[in-house]
Amino acid sequence: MDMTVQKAKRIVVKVGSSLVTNNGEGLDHGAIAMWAEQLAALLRSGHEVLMVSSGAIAEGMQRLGWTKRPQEIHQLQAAAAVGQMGLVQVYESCFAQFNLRSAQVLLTNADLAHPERNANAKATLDTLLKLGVVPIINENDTVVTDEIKFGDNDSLAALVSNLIHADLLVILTDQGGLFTADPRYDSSATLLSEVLAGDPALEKMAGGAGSALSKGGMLTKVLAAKVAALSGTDTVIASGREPHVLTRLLKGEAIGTYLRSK
Ligand SMILES: Nc1ncnc2c1ncn2[C@@H]1O[C@H](COP(=O)(O)OP(=O)(O)O)[C@@H](O)[C@H]1O
Ligand SMILES: N[C@@H](CCC(=O)OP(=O)(O)O)C(=O)O
Repeated sequence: MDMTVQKAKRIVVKVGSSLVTNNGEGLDHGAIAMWAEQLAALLRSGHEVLMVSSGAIAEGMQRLGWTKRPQEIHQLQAAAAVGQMGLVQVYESCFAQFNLRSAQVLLTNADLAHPERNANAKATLDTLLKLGVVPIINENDTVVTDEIKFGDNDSLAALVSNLIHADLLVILTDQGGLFTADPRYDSSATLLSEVLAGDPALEKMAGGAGSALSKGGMLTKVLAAKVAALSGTDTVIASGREPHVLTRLLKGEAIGTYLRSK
């Protein structure tokens, strides 16, 4: 993998619904604790880390006893509001185990498009990072509709990367990276190890979401890497289930797909 991954100081780590939840059985506390342990190690070695975490709707559905994802936007918004409570509780307790301080930040694309709100969000995140606190960011689902329909914390993670000029965006998901086709349906698909973010050929390879709880699939990740590249942010798409994935990546190990910004 390119040396620039190792040199990354400011890192945004995005974890998707399919990873944060345990096959419809609620939040995966063990996985969240594993990432917390790795983040603590990265902070100790001088990195600054922000997390963008999905999972509010999935956790809310669980808490409300809903087995099927509702169609109505206001029901999804209600589920997100219920589930966000559980999501931050688990992050807070797992992070505290490793003496990490965390902060909840809820944002929308529209906030980041508004100059004054954008400046406020940037100042808050910069301050949290200077304090050694890990911001845990999610979409403010109560006030958005399109993002819920298309499921797009991948795009939010890219916009946050632009906002704080991250060196690296790591998108953790339930597959090993970007394959030449969706590996769920095409057994001949092969993993791409390094590509140029924004290469239009990638969009043709990327398919839809992997579980009933998540939205967006690989296409939103490929598009997020293209947006992240606008601020010179490189992206890695990798499996969040790979042991020590974050610490190994930052030591320069080639894991997943590296989408270089230039
Ligand atoms: N070309 C591809 N390479 C890898 N995964 C793909 C590809 N096309 C579609 N997918 C699917 O995208 C899913 C990941 O997206 P998604 O389910 O939205 O996850 P997340 O919740 O992590 O955002 C994978 O489970 C995979 O089946
Ligand atoms: N804000 C939503 C995010 C939905 C979303 O983007 O999910 P995913 O495609 O799994 O990252 C939630 O927390 O459920």
